[in-house]
Amino acid sequence: MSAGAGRNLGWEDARQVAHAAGKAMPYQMVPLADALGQTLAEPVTALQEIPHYASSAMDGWAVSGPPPWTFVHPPVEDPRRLNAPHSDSGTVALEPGQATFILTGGTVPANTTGILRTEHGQVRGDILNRNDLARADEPAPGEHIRPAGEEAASGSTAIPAGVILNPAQIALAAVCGHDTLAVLRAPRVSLLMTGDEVIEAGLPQPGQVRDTFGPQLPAFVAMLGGHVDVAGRASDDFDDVVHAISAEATDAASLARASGDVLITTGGTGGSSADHIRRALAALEAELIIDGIAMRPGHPTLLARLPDGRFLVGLPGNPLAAMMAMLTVAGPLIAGLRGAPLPPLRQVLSGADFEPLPGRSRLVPYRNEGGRAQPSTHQRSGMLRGLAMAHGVMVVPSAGCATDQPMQAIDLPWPTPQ
Ligand SMILES: Nc1nc2c(c(=O)[nH]1)N[C@H]1C(S)=C(S)[C@@H](COP(=O)(O)OP(=O)(O)OC[C@H]3O[C@@H](n4cnc5c(N)ncnc54)[C@H](O)[C@@H]3O)O[C@H]1N2
Ligand code: MOO
Repeated sequence: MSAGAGRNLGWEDARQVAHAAGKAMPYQMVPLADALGQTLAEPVTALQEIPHYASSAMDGWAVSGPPPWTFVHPPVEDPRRLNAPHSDSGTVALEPGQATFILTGGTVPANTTGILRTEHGQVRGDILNRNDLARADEPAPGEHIRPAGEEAASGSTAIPAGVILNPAQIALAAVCGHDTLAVLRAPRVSLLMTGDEVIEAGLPQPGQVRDTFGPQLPAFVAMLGGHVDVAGRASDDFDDVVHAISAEATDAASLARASGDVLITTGGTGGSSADHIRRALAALEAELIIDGIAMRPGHPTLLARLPDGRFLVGLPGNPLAAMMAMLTVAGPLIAGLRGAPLPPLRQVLSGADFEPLPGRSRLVPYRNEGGRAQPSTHQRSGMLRGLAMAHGVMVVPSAGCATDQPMQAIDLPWPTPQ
């Protein structure tokens, strides 16, 4: 283990170091339907002009010049009752004084000056005229025609690389003619939970605790942009912990762990004889990138690179401390690995005075009340009620702050409660 690297880093430095450590991974091609939420690795260009042909924006008639109009196709009283392909309407070029039926999306014939919508025309015999609802100049030149290339020229960039794809962008990529997109795959994360006192169901006895990580960390990781492949436990036995971290491929779980990008461990970051993570990292000659963070809660948080290239994020066992470590280290690391920027911070006005806390930033769950960030109650390291109802986490520097002073704050990656 490299000595002294990133020991007791400042909170902001820890975020940046974790983000910079995560170099973007190689990209892969995925079908459009699988690209949602992934980072776009290459710009999406229009493979032809968008729209790729001039079409009608209304059901009605394509007309040339002023009325009356005669038909180049057999007349139909109500074009909306037609059941013809969209390409039919564009097959015969119009002369001035001619018209043809057209549906929304139908091809516009050559020499069309505008589209007269169904509601504004009437057919008598084989003559089309405006009706009483139409304006005297209807259709104006180009009215209800969607020209080819109106939205994008062929070859132009429609979506820049680096965005996290949303439904509208997937739809646009389809319109641009793409079947697959180049995306950076979600980093593959494994979870390794320690603590012999941890039980997974029911009411714990004194000396036992209910597992707060197993039921939510996979979803939390997903909200940060990663994907949990395997979640397992190691006993509070040094050899067991070393074996699980080194992930020698002896069974399916260790094989899956070994092929991941990030291993998140919970608990065991401290110095007691039951806390094995640091000593296991030393035994495995891992490179320690962050060795403790000057924050409360969560100061024992670790980030290391294992000899096989995987990252290890060591979360403290205390539940709130672990959640703060997820936001400070796991979030930025996963963002870096998926080619996304460091998650932005917001500014809030502190709703309380904070005394100085030498050498430590305080991460304080808060609720928005009256335009201020009001510190939540119940926010000791082992408590969860404060974070459970929080709107965000305010970062109070070691110097403390006064009410109404602007503070940086972390947005929570989940929809926040009312
Ligand atoms: N002498 C010192 N003691 C401690 C220090 C210190 O600096 N000197 N730091 C404290 C702080 S701060 C933290 S945080 C913890 C770090 O503890 P570990 O990462 O070693 O975690 P554990 O000892 O395994 O557990 C701590 C606490 O969390 C509970 N825990 C563990 N896993 C779970 C789980 N899955 N669900 C719910 N709760 C869990 C565990 O039972 C302990 O109560 O060390 C302090 N001590
Ligand atoms: O900082 Mo510990 O990480 O307070 O619970």
